[in-house]
Amino acid sequence: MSASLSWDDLKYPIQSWIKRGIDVMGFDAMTPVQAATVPMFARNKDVVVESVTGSGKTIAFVIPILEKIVTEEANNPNFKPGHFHSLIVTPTRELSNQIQSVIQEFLQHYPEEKYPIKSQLLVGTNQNTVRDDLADFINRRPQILVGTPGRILDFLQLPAVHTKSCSVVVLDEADRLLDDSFFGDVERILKLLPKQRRTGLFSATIGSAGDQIFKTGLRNPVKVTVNTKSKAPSSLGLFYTVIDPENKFRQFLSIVNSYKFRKCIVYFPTCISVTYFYSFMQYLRKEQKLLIEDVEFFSLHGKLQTNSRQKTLDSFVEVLGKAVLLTTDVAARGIDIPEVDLVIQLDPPSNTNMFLHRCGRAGRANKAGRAITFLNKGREEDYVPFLEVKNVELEEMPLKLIGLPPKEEFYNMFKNWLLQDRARYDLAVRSYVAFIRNYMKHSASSIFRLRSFDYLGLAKMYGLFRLPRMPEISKYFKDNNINDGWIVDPPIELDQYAYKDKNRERKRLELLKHSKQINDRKKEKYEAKQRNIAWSNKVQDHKEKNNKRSKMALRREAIEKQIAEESGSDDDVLEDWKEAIIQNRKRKKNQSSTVTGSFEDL
Ligand SMILES: Nc1ncnc2c1ncn2[C@@H]1O[C@H](COP(=O)(O)OP(=O)(O)OP(=O)(O)O)[C@@H](O)[C@H]1O
Repeated sequence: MSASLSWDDLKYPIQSWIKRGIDVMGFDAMTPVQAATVPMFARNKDVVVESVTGSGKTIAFVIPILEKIVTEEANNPNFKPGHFHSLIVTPTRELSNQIQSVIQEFLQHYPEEKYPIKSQLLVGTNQNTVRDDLADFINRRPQILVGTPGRILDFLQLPAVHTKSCSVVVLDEADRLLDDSFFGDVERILKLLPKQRRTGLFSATIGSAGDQIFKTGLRNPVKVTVNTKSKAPSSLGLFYTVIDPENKFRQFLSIVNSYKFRKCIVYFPTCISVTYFYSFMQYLRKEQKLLIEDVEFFSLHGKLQTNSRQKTLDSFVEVLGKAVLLTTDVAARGIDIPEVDLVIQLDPPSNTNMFLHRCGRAGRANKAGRAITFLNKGREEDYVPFLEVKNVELEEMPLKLIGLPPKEEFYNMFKNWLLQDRARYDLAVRSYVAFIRNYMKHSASSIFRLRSFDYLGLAKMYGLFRLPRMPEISKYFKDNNINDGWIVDPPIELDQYAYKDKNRERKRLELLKHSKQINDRKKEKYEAKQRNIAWSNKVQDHKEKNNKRSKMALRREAIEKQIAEESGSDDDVLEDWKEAIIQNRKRKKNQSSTVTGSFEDL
């Protein structure tokens, strides 16, 4: 029998103003993770909390923090200047902002006659420095700090900031904060805090942090795991569709034009591809009138400035009609936009955790949502059983390409748009190259491998006229005995292909002229040299060349052998999965439920 989820039955008496906040937010009942976590974290337990995306983990740590500030009397005028009580660390500025807003919502109900509780945001922006943050801190005397690792570390190292009174630290999206890219800063932050403190680690995928968890200074922690049948919330439908890369972008546009949704987030692999496709979509929308008019489009990625990122996110949240956000993994974790009911992944992300976080932007708090992942025909289809082993089940969704002009007509539009400005083509090439580089980083490397990749199909998706000269593609051609597959479309005269920007074009023409002169001079020199070389030298050269060639052939043979051996190990991994899939099916059949609480109960 599942425990009561009524707030009145919470095994910790929360203060009336906090309860008022909960009522105003319209949260009639607790979610299982709140029921399990609040009493423990509000009392004196360290917690490691894992429950699916959108299950309400944020207020599971915000309520205990507010409770503790009152019970530990940090809400009085004697609370020492330069000190703070609680610290919340998150991996992105957007998430820090969001948590700050949740805290503010609660604080609106804090009794006016009492000494105020305040919180301060600490994220790096180009508009305020850490010194500005300090001035704010000294002035306002907040008890709670929320921010990202880099800025928090800079702030805590200031001599005027005292960490001695910090009695709670929360790492939200803890597995991300404990991975290599953040851990250095996070470890240094934790070292600056008193050992006698409460620590809470929260994430939908905390298990993947492994032993790193124990480097956070936890003391007798309690693990709270809210088991659901799947690793994803039950209100979220997980789908995939198998498609040629060439058709991906058109399929995405077709969904935008003809499927029912309220707000959609679509994930691209890199910042540059967001910029590229977003600007092409602007053209399709404004000049070609190809996209239906009542949808608004937004683009967000990590290379934009903080303020612009936050503004975009706010506008996406506020827009009343249909909206689509083109983004990267910067908006994959923690972002909570209740109206998002559709997530599209043009490609799977580089690891399974990110897959769950991306999908989890829809289907939150028991609201219905769908997440559709595009998989390339062929090897990538193995991603479905691969996920099944990890308790993530995807259903096939056959999609139709509707509401768009025929393929040829569409590509002519694409080509025309590109030909208007060479800068667009530069972006296309950079996006393509970035995609390939990113593809190599997949953790499931035996599924996502370049050896069987459809380079040409991808080039068509990006509108390229010819493939960039990358070593990966050269190797692919060599392995597959392709002599000259570099041209995608009937060739264009690249020398004539101009930039719209006059200065840039002038520079390009100067460079072109210069390199032509150099080439002519080199050619002349070479021809003169050839004429002067003695016949005997030529024979000697020939012998040396032959020697070199046979050495190269030996080297190549060794490398090929090595690659063949490596490919053998990929197949081993594949075998393992097959075995794992069979085991998993057997296990499921025999499974007796060990569910301690279920979000479905909500
Ligand atoms: N008790 C509740 N009843 C109904 N809705 C709730 C409740 N608690 C939180 N919510 C809502 O659920 C949504 C998801 O909450 P939250 O962002 O905390 O999820 P999360 O578990 O942190 O997700 P993620 O792992 O993606 O970060 C929010 O819109 C929040 O307002």
